[in-house]
Amino acid sequence: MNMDQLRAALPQWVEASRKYASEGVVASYIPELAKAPANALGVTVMGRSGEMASSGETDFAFTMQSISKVFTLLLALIDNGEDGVFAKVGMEPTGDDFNSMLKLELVEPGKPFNPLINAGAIAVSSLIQGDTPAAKTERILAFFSEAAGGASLAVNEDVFRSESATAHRNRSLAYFLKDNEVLGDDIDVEDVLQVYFKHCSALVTCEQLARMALVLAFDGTDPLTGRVVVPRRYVQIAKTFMIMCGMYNASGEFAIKVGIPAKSGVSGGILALVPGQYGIAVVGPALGSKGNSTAGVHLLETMSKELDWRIF
Ligand SMILES: NC(=O)CC[C@H](N)C(=O)O
Repeated sequence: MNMDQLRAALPQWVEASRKYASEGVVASYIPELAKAPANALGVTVMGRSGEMASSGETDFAFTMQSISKVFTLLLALIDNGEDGVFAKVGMEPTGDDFNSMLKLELVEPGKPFNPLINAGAIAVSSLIQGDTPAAKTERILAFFSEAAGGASLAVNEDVFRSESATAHRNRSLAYFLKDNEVLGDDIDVEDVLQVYFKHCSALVTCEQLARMALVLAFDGTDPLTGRVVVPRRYVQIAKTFMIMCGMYNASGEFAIKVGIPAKSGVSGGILALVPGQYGIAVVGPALGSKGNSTAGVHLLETMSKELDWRIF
């Protein structure tokens, strides 16, 4: 199916998936996120020359939330190499909720299981180079913007403040990491949390997110510019984590039904990619019990089936 055919097919798939929004609820544990439109569903698919097919509500900006963790992982790998990153986070899925503390206490030496759960992503935030939280945040945003093809991405300060004011669970995780010495003596817990909340609050549109996904689909090289944004090996690592735990503990089901690397966020966004072909962004703010967009997952499942995207 070429882009014109995809453009023609998308609206009916979006409308068929939209009804699954009623099976989910918009996240409200970060109060500002509760303002999102519950029945919205939008998708953008971008090909190697930047050609696009979009359908549904793709014109509103939403915060990246956990999708940002893929890109902070990539930046931490660039800054510290594999050994530096894997000294602080593991390589295994947890089977627990994204904000769970359980395994931090149960398993020696108290290292987060992977960089895509909250505890792991907080540890990764501590690895980003920069003298101050503001400098680290600026570097992260510059990197996100580069991956988005030069669009200048900004933080939604209302969402940042809302999360920071209510992040009792994430604070607990971070102090636990401090006690476990995953965050070392030189690291201030509140500074790390500030960086983490800011990158979770980075605003994107579907088009920008699809462009970021496209860079991953082409192994770290932006196919529109030929520019190497991330070394191929690091994209390989990120894609492996996306398959294993990008959709939290619905990742196995997603791998079986949809079969492509993806990462979701509690704003209802999902970044997905078809290797060597497409970068994809979906947004549908109503979430299922495991924290993924109900309509968004249904739409990706339909598209993967119809277009034979499964990589396995
Ligand atoms: N699943 C998510 O998107 C979680 C990200 C959110 N900022 C949090 O820490 O709770």
